[in-house]
Amino acid sequence: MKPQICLLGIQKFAKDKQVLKQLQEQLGDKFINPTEIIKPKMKPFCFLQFIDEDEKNKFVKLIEDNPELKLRIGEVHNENAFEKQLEKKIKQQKQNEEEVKQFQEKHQNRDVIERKENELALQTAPLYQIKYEEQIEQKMVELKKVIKKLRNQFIQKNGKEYAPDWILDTNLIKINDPIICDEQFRFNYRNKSEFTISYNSQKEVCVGFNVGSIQKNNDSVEQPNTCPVTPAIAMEIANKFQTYLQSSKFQPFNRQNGSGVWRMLSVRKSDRTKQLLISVSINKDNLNEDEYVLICDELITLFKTTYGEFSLEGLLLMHSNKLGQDLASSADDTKILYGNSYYQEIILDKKINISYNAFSQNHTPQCDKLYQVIIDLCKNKKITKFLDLCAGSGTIGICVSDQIQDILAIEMNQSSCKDANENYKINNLQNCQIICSKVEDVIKKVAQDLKSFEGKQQLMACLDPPRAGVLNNVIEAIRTCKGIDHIIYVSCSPPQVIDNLIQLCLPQSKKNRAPGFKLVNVTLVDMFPQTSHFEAVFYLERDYGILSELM
Ligand SMILES: C[S@@+](CC[C@H](N)C(=O)[O-])C[C@H]1O[C@@H](n2cnc3c(N)ncnc32)[C@H](O)[C@@H]1O
Repeated sequence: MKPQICLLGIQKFAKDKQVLKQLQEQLGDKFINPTEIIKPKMKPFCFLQFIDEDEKNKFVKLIEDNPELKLRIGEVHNENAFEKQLEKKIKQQKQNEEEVKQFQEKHQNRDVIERKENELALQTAPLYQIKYEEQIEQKMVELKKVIKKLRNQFIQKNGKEYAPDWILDTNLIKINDPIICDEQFRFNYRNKSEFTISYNSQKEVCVGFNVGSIQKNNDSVEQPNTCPVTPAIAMEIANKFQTYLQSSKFQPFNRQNGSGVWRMLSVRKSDRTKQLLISVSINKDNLNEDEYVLICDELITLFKTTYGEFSLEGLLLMHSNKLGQDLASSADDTKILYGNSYYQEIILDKKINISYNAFSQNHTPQCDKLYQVIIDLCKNKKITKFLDLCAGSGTIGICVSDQIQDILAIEMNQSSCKDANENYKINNLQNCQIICSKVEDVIKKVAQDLKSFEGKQQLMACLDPPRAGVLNNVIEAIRTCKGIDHIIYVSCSPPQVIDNLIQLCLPQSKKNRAPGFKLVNVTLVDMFPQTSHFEAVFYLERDYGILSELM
């Protein structure tokens, strides 16, 4: 055993390393390094172990030669005291090392999880790490780029000589202040959340968001704990469903080879009516009759439950055997497992029923503001008839119906048209009607009929098409319809509707009959906080000035 001493006069609170450092400082060059130092907790002494007797004696002498340090050599009464303390110290060290290792591993894992969470969050909300005010600035820059593109493409196609003033000098187009989102609605705002069912990177069944791409042979999904734009209630339902699916005997649907069953989960909710509508998509071709019945029963048991302040308005089971990515609204057949096939939303104090497969604006408080922009654009123009084109559940027409005497809507989705008719009824509106058709198939006839009101009607055409805009014949019908002197064009993808806008604005010619329109103002409505998307509301007026110049 190596020789040891007990050194008295040490600070009670000091730890091994601090004692060693202090001794080194006090004894300077002459200090003799011990092989081990043990400072028991809260004791005024420490144990020192030396390599041999010689070293130990040198150290003892050093202490005795420096009485001013008030250190004394004590006796080690209990022979095992040092060993016991050493054992304790080694155990403690091991425990510390283990804790550090565990902490590091946990931390490393957390880093990986956090990175994954972050990637997923960025996928669904690419701007969520950017200050909201900067997001709006970025979007305004994008909107101004659209205006610039509109100008350049107009001139490129038609030459400067035919370009109206407002094209040559786009400062004449008024860019209104952006309609921003109130602070409390900037996160977790989606009223419709769609989840894909597949396997995650751990090969577990997961109800999450696509991270791979089917084209690249990667069908995988991940579920984040939090997603910046998905509400907590939707995440809760997705989690609950995932737990159920992980012990289901049926597999997720494989979008490449068509095997498996489970496809999608869609959760729609209203914070205003507190209603929930849940739709599950499957491929029932891979189930026999009994299995299908079993799934229906199990889903009812799983989802027919309480959801805090929300209540389940409807539960639907949709079937599709199509390969490739799902479209939540498309199904080959749909079965109502519980309740209704729609839920109710409140927009600008109007009741709006929305079917499971009907379009709705994804941010209700911002939808109020979008529709208010449209209402304001109709004010002071003596509009007598409003054409609600691509009307969805009739919402825009309904919201302007208090101030315009006649609303005619056109919409191709049958469920949406059914909703619209119901919505006209539940809001006691007698001045609204909807034609269930593609706009391009009926617009010419509608435009012709409207001509009979020529002179008596001030028409406002409001277009709110999908991202890609409308076909040219729709534009032509609107252009050539006398009486339509005002257009509101709502777009969720403004760069994609530049062509439509140019077609509306080209000066009259043999090809472009009737005077063109002029872009008067444009308003950005931030319908998609934390993402780069936004709605643009373009307001156009018939430009009779251009007509007279050309005639
Ligand atoms: C962006 S949504 C707008 C819906 C509605 N205006 C709203 O604010 O809720 C576009 C709508 O256009 C409909 N649609 C798409 N193509 C159409 C077409 N060619 N003719 C008529 N409706 C169409 C879709 O079914 C959808 O309801």
